[in-house]
Amino acid sequence: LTSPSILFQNKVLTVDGVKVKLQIWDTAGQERFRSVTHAYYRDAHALLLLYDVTNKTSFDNIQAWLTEIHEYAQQDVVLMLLGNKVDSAQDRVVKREDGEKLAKEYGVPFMETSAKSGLNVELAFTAIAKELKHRSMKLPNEPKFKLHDYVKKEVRGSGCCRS
Ligand SMILES: Nc1nc2c(ncn2[C@@H]2O[C@H](COP(=O)(O)OP(=O)(O)OP(=O)(O)O)[C@@H](O)[C@H]2O)c(=O)[nH]1
Repeated sequence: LTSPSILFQNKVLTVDGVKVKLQIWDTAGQERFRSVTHAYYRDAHALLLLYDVTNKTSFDNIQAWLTEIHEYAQQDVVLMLLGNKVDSAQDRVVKREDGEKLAKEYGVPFMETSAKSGLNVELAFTAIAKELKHRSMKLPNEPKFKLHDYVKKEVRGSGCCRS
């Protein structure tokens, strides 16, 4: 596990008064580290699948990743599909609708993000943290947290005319 392409970072979020520590691994999607990345999905509680809205190939690769995940990840892994770089409006080649459609097909929550402007970045991590917190606490009287609904309600649009 000495690959320089797999980075990790800890992030502590307080959600609903509870501290949730996320250990975030960035596998960079590199084929040559497949055998290593399999080990990561196997133990992961959540997986964020990112494509780049300015790069069609990255979007086309998502299906293959979803197949991989189906094979190697835990059955109840929390998944989210993210279309990143929406600040690069001029270079966009993947429409928001394409991302939405793919996400719907696989039943995973979807949002567009920008690591540059920060659009929806905190939301993605907060949504994951909330879901994991609810799962781990399993309070019988608390209504079930609905990740899809939460994302839909909180997500911000990238365009001029959508909020
Ligand atoms: N405009 C813009 N650029 C971004 C955004 N996110 C990442 N980038 C840029 O895209 C390039 C690639 O970013 P990385 O984070 O290295 O992406 P990656 O997919 O992990 O790349 P590898 O680790 O090489 O596989 C860098 O130059 C980033 O600054 C974004 O939201 N908007």
